[in-house]
Amino acid sequence: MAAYTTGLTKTYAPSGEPALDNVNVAFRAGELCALMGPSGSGKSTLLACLAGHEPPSVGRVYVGRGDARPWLPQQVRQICRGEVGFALSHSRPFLDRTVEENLEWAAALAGTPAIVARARTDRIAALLGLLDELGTPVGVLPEDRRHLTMCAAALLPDPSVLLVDETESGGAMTADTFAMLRRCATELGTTVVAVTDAPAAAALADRVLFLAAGRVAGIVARPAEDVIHELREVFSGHGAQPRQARQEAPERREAPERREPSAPEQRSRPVKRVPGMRNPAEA
Ligand SMILES: Nc1ncnc2c1ncn2[C@@H]1O[C@H](COP(=O)(O)OP(=O)(O)OP(=O)(O)O)[C@@H](O)[C@H]1O
Repeated sequence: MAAYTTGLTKTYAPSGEPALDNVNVAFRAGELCALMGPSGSGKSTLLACLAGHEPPSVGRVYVGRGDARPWLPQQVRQICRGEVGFALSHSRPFLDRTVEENLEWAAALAGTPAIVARARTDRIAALLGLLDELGTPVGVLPEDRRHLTMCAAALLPDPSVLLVDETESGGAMTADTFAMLRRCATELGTTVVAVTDAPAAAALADRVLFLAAGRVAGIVARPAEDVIHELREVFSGHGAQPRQARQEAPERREAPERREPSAPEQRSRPVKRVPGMRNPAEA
C-alpha cells in the first residue's frame, strides 16, 4: 500500500459540513488511480490531505511509511524530500525559466544529487513528452505543458506517490496527459492519483475512485469508458445524495474512529449499481 486514509474527515469551518466525511481509501504501489466527482465533492481536499497540506479534522492519512503530517511553509524542503510529489491546482512553475531549469530547481530543493537529477531528467521528460521542450521557457508553453512540467519536477526526487489535480481552469487533465501519467506509474513504479473529469482519461487508469458529497461513492477497477460516463452522470446528478439530506441522516453523526493504523476499510454509502462498478468494500 503506497498511501491510505482511515476515517478521514475534513471540515474547514468549525460548524460547517465536512468536505470529506469518513473517507477510507487505499492506493496501491505503482497504480494509476483517477479521482472523479462533481465540483465540491472533495477531490482537491483529499489530495491536499494526502499531500500533508491540510491536516485531517478526524482520522489519519498515511503515505509511505508514516503519517502525512501538516507541514509548515518553512518545511517545504522536507515535503520535497518526502514520499509525496504533487502538481496541485495552485502549483506554479517558474515561468521565466526553462523546463530543465524548473526540474533542476526541484532537484536542488529536494537535495537530489546533481548527477542523479541529470540522469532522471531525460527519463522523466521522455515519459511526460517534454524532451523537446527542456530548453523552452515554461511561460511560452500551453497550460497542459506547464502542468506536466510541475509533474516532472514533482517526480524528479523519486516520490512514492504523485498527486495531480486539475489546473484552476480545469482544462489540463486530458486523455493525453493521463497516457503520460500511465507511463510514469508503470515505468517508475510511482503511485499516481490524478483528478480528471474526462472519462477517456479515466479509462486509462487502473482504478477510478468516485467521490460524491465528501464520501467515497464507488471504485471501479479497469474501467470501461462508457461505464465511467454513466457513473459520472449518476454522481453529478440525482445519483449523488444531496448534502442537505446527508446532514439529516443520523449515521453522519457517528464519530469517525480515532484508532491506530490498520488495514484500510471501505465503508461508504451504497450507490446505484452500474455494470463494472465495485462497491468500495470490494476494492
Ligand atoms: N480552503 C477552504 N476553505 C473552506 N472551504 C473549502 C476550502 N477548500 C474547499 N472547501 C470546500 O470544501 C468542499 C470540497 O471542496 P474541494 O475543492 O475539495 O472539492 P472538489 O471536488 O475538488 O471541487 P472542484 O472540482 O470544484 O475543484 C467544497 O464545499 C468547498 O467549498
